[in-house]
Amino acid sequence: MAEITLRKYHGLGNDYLIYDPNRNACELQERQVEALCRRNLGVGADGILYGPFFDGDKMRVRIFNPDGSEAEKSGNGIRIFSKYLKDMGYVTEESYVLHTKAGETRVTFLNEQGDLMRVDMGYPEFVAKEIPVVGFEGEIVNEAIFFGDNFYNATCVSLGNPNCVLMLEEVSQKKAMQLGPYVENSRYFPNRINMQLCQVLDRENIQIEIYERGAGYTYASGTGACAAAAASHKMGFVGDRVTVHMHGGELLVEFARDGRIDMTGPVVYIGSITLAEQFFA
Ligand SMILES: N[C@@H](CCC[C@H](N)C(=O)O)C(=O)O
Repeated sequence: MAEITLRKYHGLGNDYLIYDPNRNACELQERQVEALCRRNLGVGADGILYGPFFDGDKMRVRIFNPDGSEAEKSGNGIRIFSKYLKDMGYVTEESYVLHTKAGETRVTFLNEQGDLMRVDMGYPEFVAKEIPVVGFEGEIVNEAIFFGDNFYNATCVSLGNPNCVLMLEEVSQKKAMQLGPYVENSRYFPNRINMQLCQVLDRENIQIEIYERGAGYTYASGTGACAAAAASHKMGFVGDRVTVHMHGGELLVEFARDGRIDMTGPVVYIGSITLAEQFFA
């Protein structure tokens, strides 16, 4: 079997492996995604970025969760993949467009090394059927919904991928890990959902804890940070510039006049990995 090499990066502790089909002959399958992402028996990661694929002049990446499911979008994933594209010489411009299952995203490098980026995350979508959420009509903003043990004030929002933001007086990792599986797998969400517990600190700062679809508890999430900021913005709790504090660090989320969202944050390169020949055997 030909040698398989991957690179590993993280965005605020949200770690991803990059599997480049242009450098590896073996096609990536669901079973291999799971095996690679396993923390103790594999390389360990919150997901895999599979690409770049080229359709004419379009550059595309596929985003996989550790359970092998495919996600439409990932905010940290987009920044991480952009840093990879720059490191490997695929992208030389200061600003370029990357395609994911959720459509196109413009990324702007803010420094020479390409480890700080601004990403145009598009418009948040609150309408139930677009997220999707079943059993509700119209927008779901601050609705009392029962999950696991209680009613929670929930706002559902798509950033290309589905998110459910629960507003709380105080958030904790323990609460996210306890409640996450109930929300992720609730009957209201036919495609499952990413959950954010959100505490408003003041008009410019929110604190969130995250439980991701297909991944579980993570240190940070780009789409999760934008979803929580969008929910807080929609309810008038914050202004147009919000710092989102997470276990792994901070992201800046900014709202344009028309509601469009920009996310700014860093990426760190961890290293490259050559798999043992028998790893997929
Ligand atoms: N970590 C991500 C989100 C990854 C995808 C998510 N688990 C999903 O299934 O939608 C981010 O930084 O946005």
